Amino acid sequence: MTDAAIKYHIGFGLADLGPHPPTLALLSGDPERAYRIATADPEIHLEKKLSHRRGLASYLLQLPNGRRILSATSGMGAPSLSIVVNELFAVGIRQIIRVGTCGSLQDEVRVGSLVISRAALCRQGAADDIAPPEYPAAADPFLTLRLVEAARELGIPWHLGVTASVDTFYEGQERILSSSNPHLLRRLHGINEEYRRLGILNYEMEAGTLFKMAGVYGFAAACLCAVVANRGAGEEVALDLKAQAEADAIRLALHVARLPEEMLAG
Ligand SMILES: O=P(O)(O)O[C@H]1O[C@H](CO)[C@@H](O)[C@H]1O
Ligand SMILES: O=c1cc[nH]c(=O)[nH]1
Repeated sequence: MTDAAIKYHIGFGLADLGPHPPTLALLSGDPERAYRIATADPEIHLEKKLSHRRGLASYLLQLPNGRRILSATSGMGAPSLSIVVNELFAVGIRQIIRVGTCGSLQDEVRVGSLVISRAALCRQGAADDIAPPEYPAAADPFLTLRLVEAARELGIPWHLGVTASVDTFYEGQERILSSSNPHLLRRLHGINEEYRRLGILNYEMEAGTLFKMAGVYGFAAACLCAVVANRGAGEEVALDLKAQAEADAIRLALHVARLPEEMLAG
């Protein structure tokens, strides 16, 4: 089911997407990244800015073969993502690749590399409104494989594994020194070490809910994140390495978006 009406939060509807509406969206937490995606490749035409409502910038792009895709913004965290994804589904989006940033939990997952999520440990309240906590938060295997193949082809350092998706950047990711909250709950003390031992690669704040929505609604979702912090070393984001890591994530996502449509489906 699609819907022609302008959707309340994303600020556009199917009628704004032209005669051959997109089915694939690249989804960033940060509206500035959504813009960078829209303008990164000179062969990809920025057809129009669809909306900037609530800072949720969305762009309609045309690939060299004429196919259209979206670059859209989820905002930070699962509640905002859940609204945007619900409305993107209503206007016909059936494949979503999250292009995000993350903090590494493993020494070998270096700042500047990319993490491609095969599944998420979903510690997110919004997801519990959509499916039971036990419901799997799994990435689409076909889209995910394309991301891995593209990273290999482009020579971008990458890791494939399980991502921890949580609701908070400070408390939930056991940030103590840089947090304004001096009272970290007992159950969160040692959570980073526990996740490290479970082999979880990284922290971010949207993939788990996105994956559960994909399973319940019936669309394909994948996630790649640029590693911008190393939580074994500290709490800070490595601002000097962030731009390059993000640029690699964008290059990778656009490479996959440009693949023939049949290569993206299962
Ligand atoms: O860079 P984005 O896509 O926003 O992703 C990460 O960055 C934000 C926190 O800094 C959270 O949204 C987290 O998931
Ligand atoms: O450490 C980090 C960096 C980016 N995004 C997160 O959620 N955590």
